[in-house]
Amino acid sequence: MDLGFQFPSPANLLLLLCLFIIFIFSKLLLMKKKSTPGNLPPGPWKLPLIGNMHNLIGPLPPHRKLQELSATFGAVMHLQIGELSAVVVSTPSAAKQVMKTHDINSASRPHTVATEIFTYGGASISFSDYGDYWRQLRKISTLELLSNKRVSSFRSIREEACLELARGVASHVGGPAVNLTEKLFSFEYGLVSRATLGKKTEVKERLLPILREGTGLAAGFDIADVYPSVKVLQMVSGMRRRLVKLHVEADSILDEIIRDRKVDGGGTTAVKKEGEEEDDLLGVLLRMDDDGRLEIPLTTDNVKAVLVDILTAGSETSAITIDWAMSEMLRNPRILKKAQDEVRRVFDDKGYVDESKINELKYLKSIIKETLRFHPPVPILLPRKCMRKCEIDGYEIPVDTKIMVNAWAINRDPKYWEDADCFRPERFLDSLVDYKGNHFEYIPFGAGRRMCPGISFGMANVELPLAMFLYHFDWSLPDGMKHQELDMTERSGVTARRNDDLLVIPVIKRPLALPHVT
Ligand code: HEM
Repeated sequence: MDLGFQFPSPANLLLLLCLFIIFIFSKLLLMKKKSTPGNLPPGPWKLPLIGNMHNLIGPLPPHRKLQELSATFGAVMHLQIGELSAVVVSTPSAAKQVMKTHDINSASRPHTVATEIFTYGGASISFSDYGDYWRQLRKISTLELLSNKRVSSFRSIREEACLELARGVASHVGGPAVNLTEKLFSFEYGLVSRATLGKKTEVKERLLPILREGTGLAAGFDIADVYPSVKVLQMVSGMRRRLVKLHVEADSILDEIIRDRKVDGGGTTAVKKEGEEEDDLLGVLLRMDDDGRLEIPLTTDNVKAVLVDILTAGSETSAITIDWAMSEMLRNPRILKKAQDEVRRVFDDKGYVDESKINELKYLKSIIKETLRFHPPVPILLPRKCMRKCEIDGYEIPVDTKIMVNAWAINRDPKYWEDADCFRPERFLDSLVDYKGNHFEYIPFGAGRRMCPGISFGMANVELPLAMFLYHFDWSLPDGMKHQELDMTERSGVTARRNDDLLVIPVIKRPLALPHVT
């Protein structure tokens, strides 16, 4: 997933502040005092120069820290982060005002040094400004790249990749614990890159470590982002230099992939023509452009920005969801057993799991929904930018304010959720609440115009591997660890993955020699 917002570590903060305080101080002295709006949302007291940066330091990940601050200062809270004005909303009704009432007004994203570099100057779906270009990309994603029909067309790719994953896990049976987290991240990247870029593997494999390092770095803190008017900070930013280096490497691999698709000169491509079965998302994109069907023609950089977007947004989020679902089941043996009983009841007549009867797995679907409530992979969604002054809960939101929606806090609001801090999949069994952006108390995929366009693809990539894990294996924790001892701490970042990798001991309960595979 592309970056949105991240807090500084104390050491980083102190070092960077010492280095640049003179620049900033002189800059601020020269600046005319701006008039501050009269009715800003409440927030913690702001220090000169750094504003509220000191309030954000600490061991808690951002969504928890913001929830803690909101409990004191209000569900619509203003923070000053260096030069940046930010508002955090933490109730369903405030989220609805951002993502429904003022949806168009807040349908752009704030830019950072990293988004500029990694998204080819804001040309990705996630980070392009609201306007004709973004609308076109969004239409292509909804109707072509990520439509239900397209997602179904990847069924055999998914089944094959899941079987390989299960075989990988089975190869550890009787040996040391399996690092399931690591396996899940490689599996999801492999699956999404196969669907996006096609079969050739060695080139894609060179991309993975670069994208991983790039998104990891980009999720970090760069002082140039919080003092955008101090241009010299951009010049001296070490993060910028590292990101540019990674971007150049990724760019040349993507160029190679796209070049391989095109026949020399002439403009004809090796992309399949209308009517032929589509193989991958790159093919779809190139063909649409080739056919002259697009109002705004896509440059090669535009295509590369979309590819990076899908590869990053599409893989980590699904891996995190499976990782947390497995962790919660391992912590709750009753839930694990109930889920296994269901999958085995539905698939025992076949002797293997495929997508034919996946919709019969009602309890598993509830587990996934509860996982997305309890551990939303993108806990503060992606930030939005206020384009024109507006009001939320009666407070003034000035133009250019960064708006963050704390979906994690909302998903656990006890006013809307009974036993909000308990993992209880049963709550979704007969519930009409869904994640499609209409119920603002449950927004793991966001809502409004900028909500996630990859829900169907993401869910398909989560359901099948989980069903296979439950069908074929029994699971326990290594070194005699008791289920209640499993550490559930989250890592800080734009995405909230497990802090420690999940290590597990699998035991085969249904053989993996599947009849539909030769
Ligand atoms: C469990 C899986 C996933 C989760 C939890 C998730 C979550 C999210 C969230 C919270 C957002 C921000 C929404 C907002 O700002 O309101 C988002 C945006 C986005 N997601 Fe996902 N996502 C998932 C899977 C995917 C997949 C599989 C893809 C594509 C292959 C994808 C592509 C995108 C894109 C392109 C955006 C940016 C949309 C825009 O700005 O217009 N996501 N996702």
